Formats: sequence, C-alpha cells, structure tokens
Amino acid sequence: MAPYDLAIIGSGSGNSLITPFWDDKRVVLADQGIPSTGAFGGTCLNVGCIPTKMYVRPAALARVPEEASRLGVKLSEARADWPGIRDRIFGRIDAISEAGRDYRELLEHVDLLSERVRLTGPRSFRTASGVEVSAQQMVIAAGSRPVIPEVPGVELPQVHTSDTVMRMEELPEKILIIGGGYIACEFAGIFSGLGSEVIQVNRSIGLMNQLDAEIAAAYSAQAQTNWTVHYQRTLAGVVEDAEGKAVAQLVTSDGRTEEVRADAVLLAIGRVPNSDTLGAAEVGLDLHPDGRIAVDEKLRVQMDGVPVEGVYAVGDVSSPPMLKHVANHEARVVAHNLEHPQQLRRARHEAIPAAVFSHPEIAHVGLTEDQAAEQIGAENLTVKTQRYGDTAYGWAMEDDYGIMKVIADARDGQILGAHAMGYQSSNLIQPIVHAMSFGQDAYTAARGQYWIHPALMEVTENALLGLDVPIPPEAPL
Ligand SMILES: Cc1cc2nc3c(=O)[nH]c(=O)nc-3n(C[C@H](O)[C@H](O)[C@H](O)COP(=O)(O)OP(=O)(O)OC[C@H]3O[C@@H](n4cnc5c(N)ncnc54)[C@H](O)[C@@H]3O)c2cc1C
Ligand SMILES: NC(=O)c1ccc[n+]([C@@H]2O[C@H](COP(=O)([O-])OP(=O)(O)OC[C@H]3O[C@@H](n4cnc5c(N)ncnc54)[C@H](O)[C@@H]3O)[C@@H](O)[C@H]2O)c1
Repeated sequence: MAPYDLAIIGSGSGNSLITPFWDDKRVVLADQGIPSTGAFGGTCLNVGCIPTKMYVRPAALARVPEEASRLGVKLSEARADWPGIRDRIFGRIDAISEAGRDYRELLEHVDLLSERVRLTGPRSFRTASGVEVSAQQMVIAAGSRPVIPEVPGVELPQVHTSDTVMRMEELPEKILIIGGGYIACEFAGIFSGLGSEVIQVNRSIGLMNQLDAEIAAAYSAQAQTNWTVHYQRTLAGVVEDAEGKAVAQLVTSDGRTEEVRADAVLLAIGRVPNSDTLGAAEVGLDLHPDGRIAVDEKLRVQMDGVPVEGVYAVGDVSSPPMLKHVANHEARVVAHNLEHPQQLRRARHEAIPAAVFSHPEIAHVGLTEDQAAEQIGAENLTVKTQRYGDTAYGWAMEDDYGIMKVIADARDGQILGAHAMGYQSSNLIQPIVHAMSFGQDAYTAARGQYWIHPALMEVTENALLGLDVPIPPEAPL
C-alpha cells in the first residue's frame, strides 16, 4: 500500500488532528477501541473525565439533604437510582462515540482501522490482521491503561477498573477501593455520595500523597469522615464466596493478613503508557523509565536522543501529567507542527493545573511548598493558607474545612503554586493559573481587578492578599 500522508494511532486526542488541512490528502487512523466496550474516541469520552464527572454531579446532589439540614432546610432523604443514572450517562456518551466513528468512516480521505496495531518502524505499523501501513508523518496518541496487580482473582467479575466500574448492573452496597490517587479518590467520593459503603485502602499512609503535604493531610482527614480509609495495605488476592461476594485478601505492611468482603472491588493503583503494547522500544524509540515515549519540546519522538522529523507523540503515552487538558494542548501543537514543518512550535508545560473531583474537591497548580523550598530556599518563600470559612460566602456556607494555600517568592511576588481543597476549588484556583500563566505578581493579581463581594471567589483574593510580597510601584490600590 502507498504511504499515507498522515498516520495516527489513537482516536482520543489523536482524532482531533484530522483538520481540514488534510481534506485533499490521505490519512489513516487506527484504534483498537476501549478494551471493555470497543468504543471509539478514547479514554476521556468513554471511560475517563466525562462519565466520571457525570457521576460526580449526582453524587454531590445526593449529599445535599445532609448539608441542607445543617443550614435549617429539611429535604427528604436522597436515594440514587444507579441503573437510571448509568443508562442516562452512557445513553449520551455512547451516542457521541458512535457518531464520531460513523463520521470518520464516512470521510473518503480517512481510512479507519478498528484494530490493534504494532509499530514496525517510526513511520509504519502492522495491524493485528496483518495490514501494513506506512506514512510520511505519524502521530502516536495511544494513551495509557490501568495497572492490574499480579495477584490471583483480579479476573473475577466483581473486580473492576475504571474501565468497567461505571457500567455495573447495580450500585454496590459495599465497595472496596484499592489506591489513594486521583481515580481511587474520585470513585470513593462518587460511591459514598450515592450511598455505598466505601472502604478505601492505600499502600502508603495518607491519600493524594503526590500533592502539597498540607492539602494531602487535610484531604485525608476529611476523607476519613466521609468513608472508611485504611493505610499500609496491599491487595494479595480476591476470591468469590458462596453468595457471590468478593473476598479481598489484604496484607498489611507488618505482614498481617486481613479479609474484606464486598460486592465490588475497584483497582485504582495507577496507569501505564501503552508504549509497550505498541512495541515502541522494539523499533528504537526512546522511553522514559516509567514507559512514556520520550519527546522533545516540539513533541517529536526521539531515537538515541535525536528527534525524528515528522513523528510525534501526544497525551498519556508521552506526557508526564496524564490529563486531558494537557493532551488537548499537545494535540493543538502537533496539529500545527504537522501542517507547518518549517515553523515548528513548542508545547508549553508550565502552570498546568489539575483537579481531583472527590468529596471534597481538590485543585492544584505549580509547585508544592516542599518543592518551592527546594527550588528557591524556604527563607525566600511566603505562604498563605486561607480558610473558606474566614471569607463572607464561606462563612454563610458555615464551611469548616475548605482551604486555599498560595505559595510565592517573597522577593518579587512571583506565584509559585496554589493548592485548594473544598467546594468548587477547581474553579476558585483558575485566577491563580491565569496570573501564573501571564506572569502577574501576587499583589497585582489581587488588587489589579475587582472581586465580586461577597462571592466565594474572595477565598482566592484573600489568599493572594495574605502573602507577604512587595507592592510594585504604582500598583493598583
Ligand atoms: C477514570 C478517569 C478519569 C479521568 N478524569 C480526568 C479529568 O477529570 N480531567 C483530566 O484532565 N483528565 C482525566 N483523566 C485522564 C484523561 O482521560 C487522559 O489524560 C486522556 O484521556 C488521555 O488522552 P490520550 O489521547 O492520550 O489517550 P486516549 O484517549 O486513551 O486514546 C488512546 C487510544 O489509543 C488506542 N490504542 C492504544 N494502543 C493501541 C494500539 N496498539 N493499537 C490501536 N489503538 C490503540 C486506545 O484504544 C485509545 O482509544 C481521567 C482518566 C481516567 C481513567
Ligand atoms: N481529575 C483528573 O484530572 C483525573 C482523574 C482520574 C485520573 N487522572 C489521571 O490518571 C492518572 C492515574 O490515576 P490513578 O489514580 O490510577 O493513579 P495515581 O498515580 O494518581 O495513584 C495511584 C495510587 O495507588 C496507590 N498504589 C499503588 N500501588 C498500590 C498497591 N499495590 N496497593 C495499594 N495502593 C497502591 C499509590 O499509593 C497511589 O495512591 C492520574 O495520575 C491522573 O493523571 C486524572
């Protein structure tokens, strides 16, 4: 077969690369489909960001009667209709995924290969059925997959990953969640909100330990008031008992064994890039120790440390943070670079924010306090932790746990990081992402604009104002 102009592996972020520029050229898009359903369109749409947040919202609503009663409003008890919620969510998502596949199949200049592929060179691959494909330019956007521990019983139907847990038949009365990161904490929030008994087990002490230590500790304490959390345990295996329940064997760090009986077990212990199943190392692509394909700042893959012209990688298969907004940015950069090989642009990886849509919600951007101290010295830092409850709206909410912490360079007011936990923290942090991205110092970011009083956003304003930073000459009052 003659070489294509462009070959893309992966229909998540990879799908957005087929811009009108390619209308008069030949493009091939290969995607094996989501393993559990065969769906087109990648992780975010089918088994990631979108369906999880469609569960986060009903779970938050199910918690409303409790909060309302605290503020003097009696609402009747919440009861989640899991099959109804599930069918509404996937009724919407599956339709989008199918329409996306149909659209790609209709396009005359695009060949869609719905099967697994393996690289045969940096610009070529072979499909599982033996179709050989080569192209002038290629993009690897093959994503990542859940880590499955190598212990007995993980293939039992009661044992899930994020790929399958959202399509369960019934809401589990009791669910055991293994892991203490993004996915485990989001699902713990979802299932506890919808009414399941949740037991979360993490290998280390604390949840969300990759975050700023103050936020991780505050979140871990809060999580323990909302569901059961056990630390220093790993999964040794799962068996099915006579009633069809899962019985998980856990091993504690001091060698004791424990059993937890539950209707479902969710494995959420990390994700690995799909570079191995693609055979990236075998064709000579450079990999990081964690399996990510190494790329330069223009997102070209590298062989022996040298960028390969016209071959790019984007998203989870190569990015350090596995986040959809990062994959989207990288896809925009690669779309440009494919179309303008003489004017390559760089990807921007500064001030990347992220949120954990758990209960409570967490948001963060930039350095943790420890990282900032390491980078510029603790004596040069100024740090403010603002409680939601000490602002007007937080006080009206009678909020007693929300916090926003901002870290800046005390010498010039440069904002180095921000970390928040509480209601709508993913929105409250955005002005700080803005200030960091556009190089505004903390004082100018706080005083250079009006803040609506008494909106909850005053948490962000007060966190910035609480920093001990120099006031620039002629700064707004
Ligand atoms: C439960 C969950 C919740 C998440 N929530 C958020 C969130 O709230 N916010 C956020 O920013 N991020 C979130 N993420 C992360 C986000 O989903 C990913 O960062 C993003 O989807 C990665 O996109 P991608 O294009 O790199 O890969 P993907 O969308 O995974 O696309 C890769 C595609 O390549 C295909 N493929 C892989 N190998 C082969 C092969 N050998 N042959 C053929 N096809 C292949 C796969 O089938 C897949 O369709 C979440 C992830 C999960 C799992
Ligand atoms: N809201 C979001 O942006 C969002 C949501 C979900 C996922 N994601 C992305 O997906 C990635 C993967 O998420 P994740 O939660 O699977 O990974 P993670 O790296 O965030 O967390 C993995 C957790 O599992 C624990 N762990 C590892 N091995 C274990 C074991 N054997 N037993 C018990 N615990 C163990 C680790 O201590 C850690 O707490 C995230 O890093 C994130 O980039 C983002």
